[in-house]
Amino acid sequence: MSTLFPSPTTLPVWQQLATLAAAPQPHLRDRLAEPGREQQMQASAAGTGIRIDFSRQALDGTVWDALMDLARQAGVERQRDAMFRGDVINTSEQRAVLHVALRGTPGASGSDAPWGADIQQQVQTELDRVCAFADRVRAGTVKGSTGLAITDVVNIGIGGSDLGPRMAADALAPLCSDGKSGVRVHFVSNPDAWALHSTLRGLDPLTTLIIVASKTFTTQETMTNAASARRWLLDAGIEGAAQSPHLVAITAAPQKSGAAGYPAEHTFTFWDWVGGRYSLWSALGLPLAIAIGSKAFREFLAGGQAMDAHFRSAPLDKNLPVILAMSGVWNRNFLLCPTQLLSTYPSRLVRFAPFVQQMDMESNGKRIRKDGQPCNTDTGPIIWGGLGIDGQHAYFQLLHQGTHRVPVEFVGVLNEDTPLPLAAEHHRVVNLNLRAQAQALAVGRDEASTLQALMAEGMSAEQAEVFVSQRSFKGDVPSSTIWLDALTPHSLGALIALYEHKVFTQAAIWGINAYDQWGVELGKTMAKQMEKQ
Ligand SMILES: O=P(O)(O)OC[C@H]1O[C@H](O)[C@H](O)[C@@H](O)[C@@H]1O
Repeated sequence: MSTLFPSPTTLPVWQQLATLAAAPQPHLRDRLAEPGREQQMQASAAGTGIRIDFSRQALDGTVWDALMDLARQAGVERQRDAMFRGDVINTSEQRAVLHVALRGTPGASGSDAPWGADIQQQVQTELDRVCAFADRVRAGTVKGSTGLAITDVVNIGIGGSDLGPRMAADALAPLCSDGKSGVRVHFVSNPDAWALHSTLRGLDPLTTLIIVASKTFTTQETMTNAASARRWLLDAGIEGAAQSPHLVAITAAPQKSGAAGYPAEHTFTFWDWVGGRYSLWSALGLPLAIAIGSKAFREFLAGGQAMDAHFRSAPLDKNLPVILAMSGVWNRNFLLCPTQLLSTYPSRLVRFAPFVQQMDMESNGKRIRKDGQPCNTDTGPIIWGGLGIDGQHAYFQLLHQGTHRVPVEFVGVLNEDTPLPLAAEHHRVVNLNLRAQAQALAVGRDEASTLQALMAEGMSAEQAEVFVSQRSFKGDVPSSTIWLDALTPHSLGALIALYEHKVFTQAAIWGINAYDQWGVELGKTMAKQMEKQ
């Protein structure tokens, strides 16, 4: 195994990169003054509506070529093909990793469905069930125990069984509904009683559908909330078999949900080869499909598929996931930046950073390699972030003048079509801010320019001398900007797949297994032991 996954630090190109990083680095201000840089350091993926501008990364052509060599020598392409083929790449759990199959083109075969016909068929069958059920709920033909149409859906789940569908519903439901009519979809993840209570207290049990989403159907937090929700039904006089119309299970362990009384016709399944944090594309996406309708849900899957096609075929240096991943490796391993900020400017992407946080940190927060040897280099960075404009008024001060160097990934949307009279002005302000922040973080403001600015404000030369260092900006903060043509089901699907493949590529470089999460086990085991005591 060690020859298949060589430690990256043993590759000569790693040493070359270390030497390049140790040499004096030009300021980003000077790099951006190079003619043609901004045009050259852009890449897009056909059919996804996504373009990345990485001209504000603190690297030059020599570093870039070495990073591409590193990707080649670490076997990124070989490992990618193994994933799409369905090889057992999650070695510690002996599982394939095939969330990509969940968004395969319907009816595809051969190289368009390298995971094989059996999996393609299973996926298709379950997807059709999910879509049909979602549309029935939306049409009001799914009824509660007394024959009243379902008006509210409560998804109970946590981690991968919550973050993805909740994030995507926030991003897309406003686009796919008028905000006044239609079924409302709610999410509860935290077992603190107030989380469930504050959702249920506004709802009518007779018209509420409870979805319990759990891959394992054993997660204590989810089971606590599920039991409490069922008690709420019971207290409203809905008991025994009468609860069935109000209950849905989404799980990879249908025997467990069946034993707990969830009806088979309301049970939607997925498979052990779908990791929880990669499961939004599976039946786990049912609450999203209810929120946006099956047509939009299928467009969302197609967006993910378009990014898969790009990841499988684009040359490494034009490959968007590889570009994000390798600039991240440069920042993490060679410029030694421990964190990565994800700053989304469209407000509908309010939950995108927490979603990516789980995807990235649970996947690449590892210190042991696939071959059982310790990683002798840093692995996944700390991912943090949220909405960009709100961040500007909160923590961006630290980015501009603090002692940390924090690389940023900005996400912006080029075209918004919001039915509000002054929408164009809103949109202009949002994107103006994104562009200004990326530029200000990169170029900063040196003392000479600051002195001039202070005197232009009316300060005397003596006063300006006193304040000049506090009012200067070091700059040289690297960033990339991911531009979406528009925020649609299709482009969101592509954006999520972009991040999935970024995480995959970095894991491939570091030689770690991105698809297990043994680190979360110890706390759970201790909670069980303490419960017994
Ligand atoms: O879907 P479930 O089996 O309930 O798991 C929910 C979550 O809990 C676990 O602790 C894992 O850390 C997550 O990866 C998972 O998504």
